[in-house]
Amino acid sequence: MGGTFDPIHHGHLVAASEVSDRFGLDEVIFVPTGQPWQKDGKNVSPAEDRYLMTVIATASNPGFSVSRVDVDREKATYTVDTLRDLRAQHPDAELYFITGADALENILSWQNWEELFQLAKFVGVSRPGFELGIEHLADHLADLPKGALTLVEVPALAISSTECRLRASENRPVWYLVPDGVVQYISKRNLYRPLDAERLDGAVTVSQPAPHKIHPQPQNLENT
Ligand SMILES: Nc1ncnc2c1ncn2[C@@H]1O[C@H](COP(=O)(O)OP(=O)(O)OP(=O)(O)O)[C@@H](O)[C@H]1O
Ligand SMILES: O=C(O)c1ccc[n+]([C@@H]2O[C@H](COP(=O)([O-])O)[C@@H](O)[C@H]2O)c1
Repeated sequence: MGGTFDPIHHGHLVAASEVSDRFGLDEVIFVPTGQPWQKDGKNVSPAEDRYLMTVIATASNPGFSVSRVDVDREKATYTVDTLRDLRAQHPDAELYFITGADALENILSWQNWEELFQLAKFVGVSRPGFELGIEHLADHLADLPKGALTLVEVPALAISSTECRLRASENRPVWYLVPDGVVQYISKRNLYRPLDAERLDGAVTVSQPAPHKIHPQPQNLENT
């Protein structure tokens, strides 16, 4: 499962766990992006931070692991490279690439998108707020290998990394949206502080915290 994971949240983890169960996967490999080219110009956290948060979030599940292939590649992250590298590392594996409904919607804009379906089977997972559909692929479906894409309904968690960053930037809780260790990592590394609010890219309005209520000072006690 590839993602920017800035930060990784329970929506990612639940989707991966559900697909693993449905397909009887031996392992889900989370692959944090190195340089997500379609997020160019957005203020994405350092790859090393996103990688470490992904390690922390997945550490308790023996069926989950994290790959550095995209983090270590010194150029823009293209899934075609991710899959070629994973294929080289796992020559006999049957590879599936898990992607959410929103990412699937854009897949025709991905580098060498046709080759992707030769390298792995794709699993499109449902995500609240997005249509899980194949209409945009309709013209191409006949050319895709058999079983190239499976659509899977997963438990609906309306969580996004954008919302987690916004909350952290406003000092609001991200507990239970992301794993506890990730909450602690965000705080320790001071990620998503208000100065970084431009990473929200204007998609959301940052509401100001309510002003502190100042209790009236006791009036001139000497005269009372
Ligand atoms: N709540 C969710 N349910 C199902 N799939 C999800 C969910 N959140 C993200 N995904 C999928 O996980 C993959 C990685 O997502 P990504 O790391 O970009 O998180 P995001 O929440 O979409 O981030 P952002 O809000 O910054 O765009 C994508 O394929 C995305 O569609
Ligand atoms: O290959 C591409 O051109 C491409 C373009 C956009 C996104 N992707 C991949 O899609 C996955 C989800 O990306 P994102 O930006 O939604 O976190 C991640 O693994 C990206 O590398 C891949």
